[in-house]
Amino acid sequence: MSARAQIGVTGLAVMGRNLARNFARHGYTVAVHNRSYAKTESLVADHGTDGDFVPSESTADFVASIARPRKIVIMVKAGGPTDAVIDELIPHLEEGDVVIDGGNAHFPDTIRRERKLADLGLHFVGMGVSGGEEGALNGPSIMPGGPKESYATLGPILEDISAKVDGVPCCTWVGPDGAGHFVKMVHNGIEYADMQLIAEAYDLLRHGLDADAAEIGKIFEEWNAGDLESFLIEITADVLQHVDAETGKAFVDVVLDQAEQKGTGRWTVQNALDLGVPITGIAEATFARALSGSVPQREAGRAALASDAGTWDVTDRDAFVEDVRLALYASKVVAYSQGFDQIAAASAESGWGIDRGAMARIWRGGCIIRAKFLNRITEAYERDADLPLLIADPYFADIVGKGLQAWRRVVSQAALNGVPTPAFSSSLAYYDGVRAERLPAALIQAQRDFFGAHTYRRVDKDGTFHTEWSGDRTEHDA
Ligand SMILES: NC(=O)C1=CN([C@@H]2O[C@H](COP(=O)(O)OP(=O)(O)OC[C@H]3O[C@@H](n4cnc5c(N)ncnc54)[C@H](OP(=O)(O)O)[C@@H]3O)[C@@H](O)[C@H]2O)C=CC1
Ligand SMILES: O=C(CO)[C@H](O)[C@H](O)COP(=O)(O)O
Repeated sequence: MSARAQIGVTGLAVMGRNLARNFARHGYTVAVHNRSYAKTESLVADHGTDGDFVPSESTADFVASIARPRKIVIMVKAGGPTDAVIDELIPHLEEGDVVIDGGNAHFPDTIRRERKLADLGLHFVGMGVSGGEEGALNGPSIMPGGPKESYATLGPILEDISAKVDGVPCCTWVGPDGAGHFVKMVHNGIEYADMQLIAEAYDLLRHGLDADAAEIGKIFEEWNAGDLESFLIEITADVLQHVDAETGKAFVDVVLDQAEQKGTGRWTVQNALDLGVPITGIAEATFARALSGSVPQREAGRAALASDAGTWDVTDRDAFVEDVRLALYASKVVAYSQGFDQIAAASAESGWGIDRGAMARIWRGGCIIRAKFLNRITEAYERDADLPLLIADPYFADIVGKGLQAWRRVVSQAALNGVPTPAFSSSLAYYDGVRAERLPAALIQAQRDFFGAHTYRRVDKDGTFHTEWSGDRTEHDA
């Protein structure tokens, strides 16, 4: 077997198969391998004309078919399967080879794997890939981490096959060890928030306008021509206008209303709790999926909980639609702002040095959250790379400020009419919280000191204090 392939891909389900085709279409000779050989055979049989594939049935032959230093992309189910594939590859690899995990790995696993492979003289790159099946084929957004020296040889190939916006590749080196998979995780968390906000906007329009799915689909189509232009708004317009062939009903009306998840949103929230970063939009979106799947609770709630909501009387339909659009935009900015805060906090804690403007730039194309307004986020971080709060950037502060009354109207009307809007409402609460002169957290500190002598600080002098609550109530330095 001659080692002629320039890159290898193992794991040829929807993502790996299309990534391999993308490499081949860009002129690379691609070694391909899958645990079960049928997928390898069908890739070559169905798409052999895409370019130069070198199929192998065994791991040994697969590795031997790749030129050194080898670059091998693993595209399998995240978790145990990734470890199984790495363990199978290791005996065949040689010093300096680069193993790239393009799955949705949890970043602590990536850190562990990189250390293990580094001890063996191998490079390990945890690489986030977004764009789904179509993106993998036509140009995904790629978020590689790992050793920077690996990017010198790997980067040009990845940039070549990535999506391009204004000629700029949607791929850059994110940072060392787990940084690439961390950023992909937060990308997915933002994806959850974005999807939940869109779903809430749809629900508001449905209730407020008493409109059907197709009519709302048209509204989304119009929104997609403005500031909200994005992949998710575009596909929402499409989905809402799709008719179920079997029943003739709107497709969305025949889909069971229980949203599932594979784990990246949950990991994002768990990590934010550890970091102490309030990502309320992402958290509410993750919990909204959980609530939708809480079947016994929902049955009990439907049976026992009263609804006092009246009929929603929207008098000016156009004004209402515009209010929902503005509220959606503002809530979306909050969700992204929170996600970028989380990236900053993790980057500082782990010393990753992640450039948030570059992350917004590589999310402009190829990925699920690609959107026109990511250009604005990139510009905001170009104005100030250390921006402490994205929503406080003058562009976003102005645009959200202009929609503030609309946002308040939408959230309050939703509450009065019994339409749940956890992501819209929590984002508005975050906005009001983060701009507040003074928060009731002072009372919480006093309560903590009362029941547990947990101490507090004062507004008028330095130091830490405790009050003798059960004694004479004198205050002393803690
Ligand atoms: N689908 C999507 O839109 C996206 C997916 N991802 C991530 O990309 C990766 C691949 O996703 P996708 O293409 O959807 O495929 P799946 O996540 O469905 O994984 C299927 C692949 O994993 C292989 N596999 C499973 N278990 C093992 C094992 N123990 N040993 C070896 N191989 C194993 C399968 O091999 P076999 O054929 O033999 O069963 C098959 O090639 C995942 O990590 C996913 O999270 C990232 C972005 C988007
Ligand atoms: O990574 C992706 C896109 O970027 C996947 O589409 C994502 O994994 C879907 O997640 P979930 O199944 O949890 O909704």
